[in-house]
Amino acid sequence: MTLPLPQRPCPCPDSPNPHLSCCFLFLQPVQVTEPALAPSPGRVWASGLGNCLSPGLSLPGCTPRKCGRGVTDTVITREEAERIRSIAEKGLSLGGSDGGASILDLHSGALSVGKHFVNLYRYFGDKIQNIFSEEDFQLYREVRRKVQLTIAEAFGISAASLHLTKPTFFSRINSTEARTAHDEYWHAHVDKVTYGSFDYTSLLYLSDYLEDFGGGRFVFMEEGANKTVEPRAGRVSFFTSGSENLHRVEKVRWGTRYAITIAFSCNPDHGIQDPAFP
Ligand SMILES: O=C(O)CCC(=O)C(=O)O
Ligand SMILES: [Fe+2]
Repeated sequence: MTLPLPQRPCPCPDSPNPHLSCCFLFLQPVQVTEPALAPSPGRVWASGLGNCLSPGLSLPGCTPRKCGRGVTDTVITREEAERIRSIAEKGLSLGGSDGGASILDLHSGALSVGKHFVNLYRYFGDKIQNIFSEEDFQLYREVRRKVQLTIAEAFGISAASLHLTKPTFFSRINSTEARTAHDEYWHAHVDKVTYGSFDYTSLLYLSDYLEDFGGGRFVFMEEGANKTVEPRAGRVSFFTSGSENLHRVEKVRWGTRYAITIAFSCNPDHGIQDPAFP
């Protein structure tokens, strides 16, 4: 099935900003395998629904033409995704949650260990320089830069108005049963609510659905018409972080799923520096 091109303007009835409209926006037609959305290589797909009134989005240069979503397979190469996945593997091999979901945040140093988190930089001290390299951090920066430009272009905003925000983290999910609330990644949520500073969320997938793991698809929840993104190495999914993009992740049934979350705030006060080689 092929989704149609943009249909109609659909202004948010209660929007304080007349430039924001909130219906589906398909930048390009894209093949859809039901119930999953699987963009063909080279395609950017975007849609948006509902309310997109996060106050952050009204900051200068940061107001999207439409609130919405995009998925692209052409911004990050598979080779880059494999290299960045090896950073995640190295870091997460130092710890790992007892439950199914582990995170590594290169900015804050947070690493899941058992039922808790440690600060990687404090815990491992100088030894960390034998684990990560300057190139690893360069790669993160390059990926962040490309994703930032992609979001700016897709939403018609200025790349300079986007500020990397925290948390920015790798996730590794397997089918081990949850031990603490931190392992319960599958709950439906709105990123703006969960993370506060997020205005634009991106997810770069680092492994392949059905090759490396089963379950673990990303689901945008819409009344009567959920939209599903199948992770695959190098695929970038990005979206405005408000309630227009309520979502959840299916439970991983087998294998291991890697991803990295890179999010942006329109508010410079919520900006952080790129993670840096310690
Ligand atoms: O890993 C994913 O696909 C999504 C994770 C997520 O929704 C989040 O970290 O807020
Ligand atoms: Fe999320």
